[in-house]
Amino acid sequence: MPSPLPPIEIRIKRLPHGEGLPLPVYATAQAAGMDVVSAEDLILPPGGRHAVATGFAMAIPEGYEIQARPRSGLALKHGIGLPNSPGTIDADYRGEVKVILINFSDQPFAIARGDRIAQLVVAPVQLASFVQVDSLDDTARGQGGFGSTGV
Ligand SMILES: O=c1ccn([C@H]2C[C@H](O)[C@@H](COP(=O)(O)OP(=O)(O)OP(=O)(O)O)O2)c(=O)[nH]1
Ligand SMILES: [Mg+2]
Repeated sequence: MPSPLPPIEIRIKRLPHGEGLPLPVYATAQAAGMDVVSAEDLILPPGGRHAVATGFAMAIPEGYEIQARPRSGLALKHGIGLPNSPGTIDADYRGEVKVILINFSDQPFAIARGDRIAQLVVAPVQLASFVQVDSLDDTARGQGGFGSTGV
């Protein structure tokens, strides 16, 4: 069955320090995320975080965003995550895309230029506006939350 959502084209610009690096790419036919590589060498100390350069900028079409998400292999094997996961890349952002990494482990973690550090997921954006009211409709949940249904 063909995908109900045809791929969209996203304009991407290589920055000088990103020359020679691969563009983000889907690793398998139906991967949700495009793997993105680091444009720099660095060592993340235990507990450290860094906005890692990717060496590219983009013009995401209006009505879409890109989410930067962790790679599960790095998280599981090395405790590497994104403290702002999912990072939000807005459609009107024209600066360099950066991936904020954090080292949750107790060991330093070395990243080399060209290493895959995260994955980018393209998503549609539903815009909305708030309408202020004096009362809200009743629901079965009401004000219950934060574990109100049990653990
Ligand atoms: O992981 C990320 C998160 C953000 N950005 C860039 C693209 C995004 O459009 C912009 C702003 O991100 P966000 O809105 O999350 O950050 P902010 O702290 O609200 O900054 P701003 O005031 O610039 O919106 O920074 C990245 O490159 N990587
Ligand atoms: Mg913002």
